[in-house]
Amino acid sequence: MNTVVDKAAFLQTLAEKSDSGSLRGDYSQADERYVVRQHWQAYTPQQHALWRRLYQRQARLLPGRACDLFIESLARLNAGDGIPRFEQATDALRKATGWELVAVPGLVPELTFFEHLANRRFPVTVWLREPHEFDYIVEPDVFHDFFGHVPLLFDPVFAEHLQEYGKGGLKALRLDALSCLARLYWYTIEFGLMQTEQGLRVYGAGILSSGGEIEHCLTSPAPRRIALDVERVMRTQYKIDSYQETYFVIRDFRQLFDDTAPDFTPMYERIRRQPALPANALLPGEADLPPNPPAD
Ligand SMILES: C[C@H](O)[C@H](O)[C@H]1CNc2nc(N)[nH]c(=O)c2N1
Ligand SMILES: N[C@@H](Cc1ccccc1)C(=O)O
Ligand SMILES: [Fe+2]
Repeated sequence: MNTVVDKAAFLQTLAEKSDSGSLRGDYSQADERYVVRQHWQAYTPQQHALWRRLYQRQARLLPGRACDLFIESLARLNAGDGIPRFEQATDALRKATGWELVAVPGLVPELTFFEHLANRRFPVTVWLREPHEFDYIVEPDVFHDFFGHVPLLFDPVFAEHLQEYGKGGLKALRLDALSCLARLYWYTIEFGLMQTEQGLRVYGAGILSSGGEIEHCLTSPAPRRIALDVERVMRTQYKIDSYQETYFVIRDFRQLFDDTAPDFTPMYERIRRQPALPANALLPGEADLPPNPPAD
């Protein structure tokens, strides 16, 4: 069972990256079969060892910080021993929620990205960061995409929400409202928190795949923690190169699904006429939710 590959994305990347000489990995024969067969075999023992180091560091931080569903689903993926073969995860995912993984060379155009999500295909980048990038990468790599994003695709409600997000992305492109919708993705799928009986927990992939932010987002007094309000989120700017200054909090994935179900068109019209809010804004009447007690 071969992994589905976004061949167009690979060919586009090859053209761009071979020009700039910044090709990661060897895609000398830009053939789909070659890429699929090779991209896993192209990983070196050193890269598998780096994956294990990243995995073990994160896995130790999850108890008491990641939401239960993430921890349970990650265990099912059995991805601790080295960079996983995507087709094995796809087999398990397909049975659970009908999702597949698509191997991509890196960030793909928005239209491509949304089309994949709208068809229950999650794009997973094939390149792995370098050892010196252990704590910080500027673009998603296979560890961020696979470790951070794939486990929650086993949850039926989350899985349906992400497909609806993909469809919403295609609509947002037509309405020229991409920046609003990108903020929603950022503050939920990438950096979202959840309020549980045991306290705040993380479900955002950008936090779950990060060594430092997973403690900071839960216990630091610095950031704001505000109950999810979709229009408020889509007005709020975000930072891409530092810890978030605001985290938005849901009760559960059902709320995330329900709150994003209405037609966003009127919201897009209202937001277009207002200035964006800074990342650290706190509006009158908004409750800044308390952090967790420091982890022992
Ligand atoms: C706003 C837009 O949806 C977002 O930046 C997309 C663009 N392309 C991507 N491409 C990949 N492979 N992975 C991603 O997370 C994204 N994010
Ligand atoms: N309901 C949104 C689409 C969407 C669904 C789920 C998540 C994000 C966006 C719209 O009408 O545009
Ligand atoms: Fe991501």
